[in-house]
Amino acid sequence: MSLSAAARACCRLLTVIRCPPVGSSSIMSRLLHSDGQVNGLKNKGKSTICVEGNIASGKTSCLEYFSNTANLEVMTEPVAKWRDVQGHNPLGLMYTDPTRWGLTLQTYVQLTMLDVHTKPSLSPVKMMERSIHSAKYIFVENLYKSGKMPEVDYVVLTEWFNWITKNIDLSVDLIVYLRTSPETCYQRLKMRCREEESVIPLEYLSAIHGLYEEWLIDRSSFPVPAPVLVIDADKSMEEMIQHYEENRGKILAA
Ligand SMILES: Nc1ncnc2c1ncn2[C@@H]1O[C@H](COP(=O)(O)OP(=O)(O)O)[C@@H](O)[C@H]1O
Ligand SMILES: O=c1ccn([C@H]2C[C@H](O)[C@@H](COP(=O)(O)O)O2)c(=O)[nH]1
Repeated sequence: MSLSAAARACCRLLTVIRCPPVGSSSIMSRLLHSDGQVNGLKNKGKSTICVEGNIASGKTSCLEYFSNTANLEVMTEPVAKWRDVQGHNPLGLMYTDPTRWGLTLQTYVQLTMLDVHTKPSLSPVKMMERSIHSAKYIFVENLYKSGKMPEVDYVVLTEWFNWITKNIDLSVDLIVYLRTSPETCYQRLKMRCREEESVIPLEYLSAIHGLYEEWLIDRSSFPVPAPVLVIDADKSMEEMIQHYEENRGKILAA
């Protein structure tokens, strides 16, 4: 699609979204230049790292660890928004009834991840927790493959995702994959005690793990948007810090 065609599509979207949800108006203003052109340009000279991994694999802890690093800005996953959008809790609803609410949650995840991807970083390196790619390739895929998302919902989300990734530069320079066993995540998830997640069985974490492995290790499912640095994250916090220090150079050079 040409830039002017994309800009016209964006303008049509702006007309449709009369009462935008929190965050979407700021995304639109970032995507549109004052001349109405879609911003397909990446922050020149800046790099983006996405920390990927299963639920409770230690991504937030990893970002916290790197948050003191000079020239690096961390952007955590917007889970707080997924738990409270104008008084509603799409994350909780999805775990209660995935068939009814999966599309609602994943639409909002896609929007809020787009917001993080396009947010300008003040530092040369931006470290994000997960990405719009894993939202689609792991979580939407899991809902659909497990028979919990109707095909029409999957297709609509896929069309949105394809449009976004075709027309907006969401490039990633490095993926840090915190590779864990589902059992480790299950223990950590229980320890963290996030209320909505109390219903998650080990099988759910195994399914998410399998999809991550197919995507980032076997490379047999979906395109991998950047080189992958795999870190064994089944380790104690002390050992993880050691891993992070050993890989600091590779991460910052992304
Ligand atoms: N290496 C580790 N060893 C033991 N516990 C950990 C480790 N990393 C994180 N945790 C704990 O596990 C829980 C989930 O970690 P978190 O960083 O929130 O994971 P994520 O962001 O991937 O969901 C938290 O309670 C955290 O303190
Ligand atoms: O696209 C997505 C992304 C995340 N989730 C769920 C999975 C967890 O319950 C929370 C946050 O994940 P963390 O791994 O603890 O950061 O959100 C989802 O359902 N869909």
